[in-house]
Amino acid sequence: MKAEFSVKGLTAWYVKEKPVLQNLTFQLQEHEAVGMIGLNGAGKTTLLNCLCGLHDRFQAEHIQWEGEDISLRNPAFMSRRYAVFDGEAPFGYFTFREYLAYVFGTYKRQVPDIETLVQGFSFEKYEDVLIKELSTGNKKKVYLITAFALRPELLFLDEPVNGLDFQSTEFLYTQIKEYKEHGTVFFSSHVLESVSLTADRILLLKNGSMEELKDREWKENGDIREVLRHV
Ligand SMILES: Nc1ncnc2c1ncn2[C@@H]1O[C@H](COP(=O)(O)OP(=O)(O)OP(=O)(O)O)[C@@H](O)[C@H]1O
Repeated sequence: MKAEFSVKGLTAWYVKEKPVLQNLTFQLQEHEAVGMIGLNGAGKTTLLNCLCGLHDRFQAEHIQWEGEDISLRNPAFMSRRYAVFDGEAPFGYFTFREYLAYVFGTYKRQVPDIETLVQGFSFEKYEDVLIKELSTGNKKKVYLITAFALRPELLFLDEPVNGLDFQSTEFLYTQIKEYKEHGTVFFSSHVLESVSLTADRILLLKNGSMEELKDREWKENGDIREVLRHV
């Protein structure tokens, strides 16, 4: 099977002499949920920024999508992916409804029925409030609901659990688990439970490189903490 999305030999830096990511290689298959974990400063956000065309200080042997080399800022690729970043609340002078309409317009898609998502994230009261006036968790929900409504083939989520209450966190887990029906979701998290409960595979970003936790180790062991003690 061809990898949906393949990154080979990616090196990224802020200061060229001190790369944050070094010769990093990983692949995402079609229709899977992949969690990425790593210590503070490991480079998770930097990697997601590279993949979203927001950080251009990197080089790679290849970045491929469906077996073809791609440019990460190519509109054709960008229209098939969407990303939610942590701690950012762009379009603050839009309400959620306005933002949703704007995003769907940009992606040239009709806004679908989002009632289940709005209810699941307990967001009914906030759809017409300016984003900049929402609480931290509700700001996060604006972009998560948009992401799960949009259902891009490739969805990047940076720390999606951060800021969510316990009910919305549970709902988020169901959305990540079910996402593979629509496409591939690649997300970073510090909450081990969020990856062990939802991901098909877990990637560990460490010393600038990516390694995969062996399936049977964390699934059969059942305790990801125990597995991480040995890596
Ligand atoms: N704008 C920047 N300028 C210079 N260095 C940066 C910048 N942003 C991040 N870094 C550095 O790059 C490294 C990786 O940071 P990054 O935010 O990607 O890590 P992370 O794994 O997402 O961390 P965390 O888990 O704390 O969110 C860190 O050493 C950080 O200090």
